[in-house]
Amino acid sequence: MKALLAFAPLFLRRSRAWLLALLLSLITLLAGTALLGTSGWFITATALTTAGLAFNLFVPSSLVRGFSFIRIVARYGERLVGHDATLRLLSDLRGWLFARLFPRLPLPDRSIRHGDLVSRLTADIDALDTAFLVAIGPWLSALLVGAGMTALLAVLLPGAALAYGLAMGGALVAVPAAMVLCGRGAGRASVEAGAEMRMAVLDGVAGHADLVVLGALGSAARRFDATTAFASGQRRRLGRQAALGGLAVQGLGAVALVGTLWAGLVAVEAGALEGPVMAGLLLAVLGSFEVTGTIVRSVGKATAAMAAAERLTALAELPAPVQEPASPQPLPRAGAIAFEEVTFAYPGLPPVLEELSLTVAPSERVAIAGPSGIGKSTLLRLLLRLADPQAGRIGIGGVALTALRSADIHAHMALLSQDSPVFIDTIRNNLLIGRAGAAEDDLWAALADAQLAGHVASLPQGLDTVVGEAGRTLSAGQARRLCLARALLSKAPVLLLDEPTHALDRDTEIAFFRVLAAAATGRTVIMVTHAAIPEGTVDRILTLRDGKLV
Ligand SMILES: Nc1ncnc2c1ncn2[C@@H]1O[C@H](COP(=O)(O)OP(=O)(O)OP(=O)(O)O)[C@@H](O)[C@H]1O
Repeated sequence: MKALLAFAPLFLRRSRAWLLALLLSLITLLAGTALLGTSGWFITATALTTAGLAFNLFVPSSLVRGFSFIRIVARYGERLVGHDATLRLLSDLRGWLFARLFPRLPLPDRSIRHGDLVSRLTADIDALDTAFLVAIGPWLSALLVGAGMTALLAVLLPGAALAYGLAMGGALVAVPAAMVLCGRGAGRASVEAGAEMRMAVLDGVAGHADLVVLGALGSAARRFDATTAFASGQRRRLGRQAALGGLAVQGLGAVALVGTLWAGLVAVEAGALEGPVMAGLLLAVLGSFEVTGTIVRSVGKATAAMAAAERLTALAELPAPVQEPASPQPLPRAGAIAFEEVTFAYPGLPPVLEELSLTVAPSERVAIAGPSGIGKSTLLRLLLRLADPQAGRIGIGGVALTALRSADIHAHMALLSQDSPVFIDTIRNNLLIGRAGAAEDDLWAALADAQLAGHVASLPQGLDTVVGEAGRTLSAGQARRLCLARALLSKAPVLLLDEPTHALDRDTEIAFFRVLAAAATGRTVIMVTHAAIPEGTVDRILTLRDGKLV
């Protein structure tokens, strides 16, 4: 509940729309209740008229038509306003989440898996954005209609008001509260089970080929079955609770009806109430209880919204990997990159880098070699300020990274990382990520530098070929070269290359190293690689060993 309240400002931003939706929903319910009440009164009075009493037909028949019309128009308006506000809230929620997520990227290592993240960004947001439309709005209007009907009964049939008020209160407050209390655990487990299912599907799809080849498809399927069985179990639990809640609400409706009938008959007997009015009140009571029909669904939705709110706030409150400076300094365009006695360890692990020092002059090309797992990529991560060292200082042109805006640091360096992705888009758009608005000639030049121009030219749609999942498939080497072209296209004065020739055959690798020197002229290059580097490609080759460069 506390987590849900954290989203109150976002809901309140659309408060006028919600109030209008609430008002229209109230008019719909009141018109529906009044329609039933008037019809009951009208039908009974007409029957009695045939028994010899005088009756004006015109007023009730126009009331019936009037209420029907009002109900239809108000319902339409409520849907229009409510859905419009919900869609706007959806966009506000996404904006809120992404604004909090981006400064926290990369997310603390292995804290959240992809499937879970997808779940939070989609299903949890959906659960929250319809909370007003499906849960809060109907509940509030039902509460207001219940209060109004109790007041009407207190005036016309005081004997029934108490029974009705208690039954309505029970249906709108006690039953939902009991359902929330009992269903909280199952609701949370069901949301988490949904996320587990998504993770199992994504893992299965991503690793399908390996699972087949390793003969592990059966165990993956069993794990998926277990996840789905758990999710269905939780949903069944919630379903049972909803059915019991529905039964309780129906029972309370019957209590209110019988109470009103009882008090009505006594009042008619005593001559305190006319028969047609009693019939009208009975039907109005029935009509007003119709609104409680949505309550059970609303409770389910509210429980899901609470669980979703908890998961989203947990995501939004993850610690940021680095703190942005309060008053950032401008980034010097030129100037040496300097690591000064830098020590860095991943949480709970021994240091990867220990008192490491390195100075790279502007336009210098440095390669860093070393065995797998020694800390080469970590060094690049620190330079991009994706994490801060525990000791020592990293700076550009004499200014510490901690005094620079992360966005400025990232604009200063282009990265080709070990797992740079090919986006599901055209080759052109994949390249333009490196430099928005780059001219066609520059795109081809970057492709040529990455040894990919020939392949792209041979494709019928050239630069406009869609690549990536569901598009044209590139070989691992071609995909790598596309990412490389993207990095080369960037105008960043510093190029960081992490295993740039990974997945290239030796001939292409040698060709790549040859063009790198030319393509990177005037830029600083720091390249991490296992490959044997041909003479003349870089100015210096250093080796990372025991946390230091030698
Ligand atoms: N996010 C992380 N959390 C904890 N430990 C990590 C993390 N990333 C890397 N490590 C560990 O830190 C060490 C250095 O990793 P790093 O990726 O920097 O090595 P590398 O030299 O680039 O290896 P490779 O050449 O295989 O890419 C490794 O032992 C690795 O297991």
